[in-house]
Amino acid sequence: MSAAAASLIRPVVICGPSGTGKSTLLKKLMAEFPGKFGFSVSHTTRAPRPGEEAGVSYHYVTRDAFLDLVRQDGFIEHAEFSGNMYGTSVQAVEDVKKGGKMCILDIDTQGVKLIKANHPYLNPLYVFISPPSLASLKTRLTGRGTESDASMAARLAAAVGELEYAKSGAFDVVVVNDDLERAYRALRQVIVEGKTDAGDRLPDFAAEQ
Ligand SMILES: Nc1ncnc2c1ncn2[C@@H]1O[C@H](COP(=O)(O)OP(=O)(O)OP(=O)(O)O)[C@@H](O)[C@H]1O
Repeated sequence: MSAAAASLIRPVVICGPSGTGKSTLLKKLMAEFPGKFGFSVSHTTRAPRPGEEAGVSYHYVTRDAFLDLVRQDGFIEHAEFSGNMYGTSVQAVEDVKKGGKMCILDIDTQGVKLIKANHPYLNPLYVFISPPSLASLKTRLTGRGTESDASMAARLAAAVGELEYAKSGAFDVVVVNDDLERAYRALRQVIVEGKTDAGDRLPDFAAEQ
C-alpha cells in the first residue's frame, strides 16, 4: 500500500461506558476481518513479563525516556498505575496506519477529550457504543461477574458522565448495543463500509435518573 493510501485510513475511536459491550463488538469485528484492524502498542516503564515481546506487547522504556515523550506531547494519554507509567503514543497510532491497518482506539471520554484538544490531526472517526438503558448496563456488569459492589457503583456513576458527554454531540456516530447482532451489523457498516449514517440515535437516559 502506498503512503498516500495508508494516510487515508482513519483511526477509529471506540468509546462507551464500561460494560456496554465494546470488547464483545470489537472481538466480532476482528474475527470477521482478520488483518484489517490493529491496536496501537502502548508504552510502559514496567519490566517485561515472561512471554511478552518488546514492540508487540508493549514498548518498554525507561522512566526518563517516558517523561521525555510526555514533554514532547508524544502521548495521547498516559497514566501511572502502581508505580509504573503507561501510555498510548501518537507514533504508535501512526505506525498501525503505516502498516496498512485501521487503528482501533478503545478509550474513555477523557481520552477522547485529549485527542480533540491536543491531537486533532489524527482525525479519527469517533464512535460511541451506548447501552440501551442504564438498567441494562447494570444487568450486563452484574452478568459479567467481574465487579465488586463498589466497582459497580463507580462504573455506573462514570457511565452517567460519559452519556452526558455523548449527548453533547462529541461523537460522529452512536451505536446502541441493544441486540448484539443488530448492533454489530450497524457498527460493521459504519467502520468497514464507511456508512456513518448507519448509526443510531442516542437513547434518552434522563427519564431513568
Ligand atoms: N448486546 C448485548 N446484549 C446482552 N449482553 C451483552 C451485549 N453485548 C455485550 N454483552 C455482555 O455484556 C458484558 C459486558 O460486555 P464487554 O465486556 O464487552 O463490555 P466493555 O464495554 O468492553 O467493558 P469494559 O470497558 O469494562 O472493558 C459481557 O458479559 C457481554 O457478554
